[in-house]
Amino acid sequence: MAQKVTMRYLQSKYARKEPITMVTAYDYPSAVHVNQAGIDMCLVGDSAGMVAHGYDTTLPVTMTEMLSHCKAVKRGANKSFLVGDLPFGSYEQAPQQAVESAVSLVKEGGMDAIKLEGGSASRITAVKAIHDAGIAVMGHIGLTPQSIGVLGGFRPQGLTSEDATKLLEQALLLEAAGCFAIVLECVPSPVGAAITSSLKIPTIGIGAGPFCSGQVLVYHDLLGMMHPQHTKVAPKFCKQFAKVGDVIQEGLAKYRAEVSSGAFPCHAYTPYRINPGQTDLFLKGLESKGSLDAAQAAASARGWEETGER
Ligand SMILES: Nc1nc(=O)c2c([nH]1)NC[C@@H]1CN(c3ccc(C(=O)N[C@@H](CCC(=O)O)C(=O)O)cc3)CN21
Ligand SMILES: CC(C)C(=O)C(=O)O
Ligand SMILES: [Mg+2]
Repeated sequence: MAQKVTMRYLQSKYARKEPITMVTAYDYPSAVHVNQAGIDMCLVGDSAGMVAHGYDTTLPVTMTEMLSHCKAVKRGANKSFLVGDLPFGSYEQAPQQAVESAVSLVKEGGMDAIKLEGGSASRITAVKAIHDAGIAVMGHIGLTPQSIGVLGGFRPQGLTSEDATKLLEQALLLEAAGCFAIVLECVPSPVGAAITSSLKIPTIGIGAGPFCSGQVLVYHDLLGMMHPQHTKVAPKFCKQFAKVGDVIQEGLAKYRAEVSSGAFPCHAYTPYRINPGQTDLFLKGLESKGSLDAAQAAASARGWEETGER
């Protein structure tokens, strides 16, 4: 993938039944990596609240925080198709509020599309209004973490025939309202398969089995960048494709040990030299001011520069 991923590229991948790849990113370096890896879509998820800010849920995340994450990701990714999550509280009140928030993520945040959670009547209205405003919308049903208050926790969804049927109906309504794709989170694979088979737009699964049109995972989960806060909500569907957390911990331990022992910084990492002839002047200046300890320290550092002995 050498060029910017467009809506048409995503549609052609879907038409050829090639799985679409999506990963979250919240900052510049993660966006650079996701982009460089040739991931089709990059989601600036409100999971940032939990993964990057350490909250227990996604509920405290604000538009201001989302915009900051979106702008950083935009600067790092010039190829991946960028989707920004509308955070809790930014779209539920009225279609106008939803459009305003969506416009802001596109206009200020530089997103190619936005995503919002849910499939109830008011969400369908919001999707229509945002789509009418000319903004591509991704739906998100199943486990919708912003409704943890009514779901009663981060629980899988669509476990009964009735619930699964409701999810399928919501998916069809979201498609009819103009969504270009729908995230299916934490549903059994037959539910993912049935919804995917019923739609003319791609489904992007997370804990929804292999029969979706694509897959999304949280960056830190798939790279194994776990920390205590994070481990509390490490879902079962998260395969660790690397152990980056171990590498980070090892690097920090080595740094700590070398600074503590004085091994760092050695000559190679002490690059700056006083201009020729200026060291003597400096030392004399210190001595003439009576700063004998400082002069002694500087002279001994010069000795270290020349001999490596300290
Ligand atoms: N790091 C991270 N990864 C995610 O995938 C993710 C977030 N954060 N934050 C926002 C939502 C929340 N998600 C979650 C969070 C927890 C579970 C979880 O603990 N699931 C349990 C089942 C819990 C139950 O049955 O009560 C599991 O075993 O998978 C699932 C999805 C997915 N999203
Ligand atoms: C888990 C994905 C789908 C998401 O909405 C997020 O990262 O916020
Ligand atoms: Mg989200």
